Amino acid sequence: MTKKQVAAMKLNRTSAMEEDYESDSSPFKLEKLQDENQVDKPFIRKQMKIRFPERGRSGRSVVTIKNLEFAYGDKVLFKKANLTIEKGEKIAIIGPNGCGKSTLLKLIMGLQNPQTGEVLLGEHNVLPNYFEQNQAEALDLDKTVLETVAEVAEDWRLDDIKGLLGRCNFKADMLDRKVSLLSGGEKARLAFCKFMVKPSTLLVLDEPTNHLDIPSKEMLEEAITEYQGTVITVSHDRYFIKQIVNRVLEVKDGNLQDYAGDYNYYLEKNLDARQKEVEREAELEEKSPKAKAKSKMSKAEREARKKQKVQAFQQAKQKSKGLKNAKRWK
Ligand SMILES: Nc1ncnc2c1ncn2[C@@H]1O[C@H](COP(=O)(O)OP(=O)(O)OP(=O)(O)O)[C@@H](O)[C@H]1O
Repeated sequence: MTKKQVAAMKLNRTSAMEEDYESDSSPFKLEKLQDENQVDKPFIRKQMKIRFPERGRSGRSVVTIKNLEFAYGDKVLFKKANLTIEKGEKIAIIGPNGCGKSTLLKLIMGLQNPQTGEVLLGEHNVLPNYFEQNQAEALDLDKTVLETVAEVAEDWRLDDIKGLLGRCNFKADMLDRKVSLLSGGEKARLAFCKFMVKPSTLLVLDEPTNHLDIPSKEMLEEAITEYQGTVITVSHDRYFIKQIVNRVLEVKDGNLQDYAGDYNYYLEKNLDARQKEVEREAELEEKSPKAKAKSKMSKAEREARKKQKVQAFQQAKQKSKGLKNAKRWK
């Protein structure tokens, strides 16, 4: 059974939010009793598909950055950076902590201004929907859960809004609860629902999967995959990035390095990133409880195995460099 199927099963068991139901087609005697109303029919909830509402199509040019320079005091983040983003691209912006990823999104949203150069949105129907990192803090504490989402949702039926909230684990008895009474995690999920209902042609996402549970993350991945508009996301969640993007931009030394492919393409082209990924995977494998329980290896043996993996990768890297050089000399 796939992860999605497991998640769907859990949802079927836990949420009673949606009104579209269909009966289980259990055969023979049970069915007969059900037909005679002697036994309650079990219900299977139909999975409601959540889509980002789109407001037409944007023009081909979505974002243009020319010779961007930006610094906070002495901290220089961008040095003559250039970039063009076109309709339908799904882009991940990656780079080490503090390199300026969130600032780049703010520049695109016009919340910061370049010191020199330009950051422009396309002229034709570019309607951004921005998910900030501190979105949850901006919620109105006096509104209820349902009001918070309903007031931004244009063209949504009330039942669909309830369905969306249900998929994000807001049960029926929470819909009239004031935002001030929600936990941090609940506020984050509510901010996410509010974001999901706003019409747009460009999604600008800053760490959207932080604080989301697995079903909500899967819903987001699915909605982004179906979205016909343009998507720009900053995320440390590699699994999420792997699922959704077709272009990777790495912020490096004040510039934007462009990888015209998905995250695996980026790893293929960037050997340093690939090596870090191998190290991370080896570390995760070592930490996983399953691996610990099953493993009869000593700590020293595990360390040696991790080293072996990294060395094998480095050898492969050397070999590939050697091959490349040999090709160049030919
Ligand atoms: N308003 C501000 N005033 C001064 N410095 C700031 C301001 N906002 C951000 N910075 C600094 O600018 C740098 C870039 O910040 P930014 O949030 O864009 O980085 P990031 O790449 O998104 O980081 P992270 O991955 O940690 O979220 C950081 O060193 C940050 O401390």
